[in-house]
Amino acid sequence: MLRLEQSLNQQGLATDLQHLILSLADCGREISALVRGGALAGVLGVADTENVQGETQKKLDIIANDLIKDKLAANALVKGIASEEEEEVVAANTDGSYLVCFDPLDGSSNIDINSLVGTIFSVLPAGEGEVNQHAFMQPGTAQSCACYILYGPATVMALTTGQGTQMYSLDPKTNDFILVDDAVTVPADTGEFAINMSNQRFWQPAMQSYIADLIAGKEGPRGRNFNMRWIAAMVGDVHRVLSRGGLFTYPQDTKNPEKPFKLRLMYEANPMAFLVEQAGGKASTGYERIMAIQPEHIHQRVAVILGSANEVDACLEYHAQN
Ligand SMILES: O=P(O)(O)OC[C@H]1O[C@](O)(COP(=O)(O)O)[C@@H](O)[C@@H]1O
Ligand SMILES: [Mg+2]
Ligand SMILES: [Mg+2]
Repeated sequence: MLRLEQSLNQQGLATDLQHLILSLADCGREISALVRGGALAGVLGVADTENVQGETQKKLDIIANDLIKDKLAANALVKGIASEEEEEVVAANTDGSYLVCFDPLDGSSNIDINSLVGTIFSVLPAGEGEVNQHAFMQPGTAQSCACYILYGPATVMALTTGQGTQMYSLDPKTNDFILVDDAVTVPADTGEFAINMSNQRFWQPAMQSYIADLIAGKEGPRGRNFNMRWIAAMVGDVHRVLSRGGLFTYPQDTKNPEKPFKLRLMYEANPMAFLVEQAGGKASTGYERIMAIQPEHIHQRVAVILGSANEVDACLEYHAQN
């Protein structure tokens, strides 16, 4: 039974990074307790506000955002933060060595139905100079660490610092994160895919053909049947991919021409890509490796195709032809 603290120490990580990860885990612990409280903790329901992206905020979006912001701002190691729920980046401590991007609550539409939600973190090195948007414009390959905390039947934390992906489970008796898998491995092959099928008519030709061939099953060109899952929370879908493989995608679509992509690069796509790649999977936009993208905006959105390596490759072949 290795506690998170012991496991980080064993990995030989820089002390600063160990301390920062423990702060992220603390945020997860506190949000987990609120989620468990549900209606009794007053965290369900809609707030009367919209975030910078014009999305209606849930109460827990705001509560989780404020909790993380306050906790990280109080940590001397954190120089600046960027959140889905904050229009601008926020400066924290001048001498801090890390920038933290986060989605305080992923899967907001699941809160009120008591389904999966989580928190996603991406940690970047802070350079010299001021904390402004420019300081955050580093590709996913620069991440010092990525993690998510999933508030499911069990609260679990997936973590990578570039030495594989580890999974921890929150012990409800001691409130410690305990290592449960020191080398998460995404199988290269899969028979499972995840996509919001209701957007089918808005997809590009490559995704139309790929999904049509999966659905054709045994009688189609793939010669075998595929099953479909959709949790409506990337954190839940990626957790399934890390647990038993699969392909998860949120592709480009023309549903809203002003918003061709759904998922955010800095605090959704990049951290999940890092976790999946470190577990042996792949993460691409269809045309390039997600972690190689040079960001241009803190709230930038991208197409995401990630998961089992051979299945991501199969999907990329359709993109190469279209
Ligand atoms: O409404 P849809 O198409 O099911 O979208 C689901 C997607 O939206 C997201 O919930 C966006 O995250 P937020 O809840 O943080 O806005 C993803 O996690 C998920 O994959
Ligand atoms: Mg999200
Ligand atoms: Mg969110």
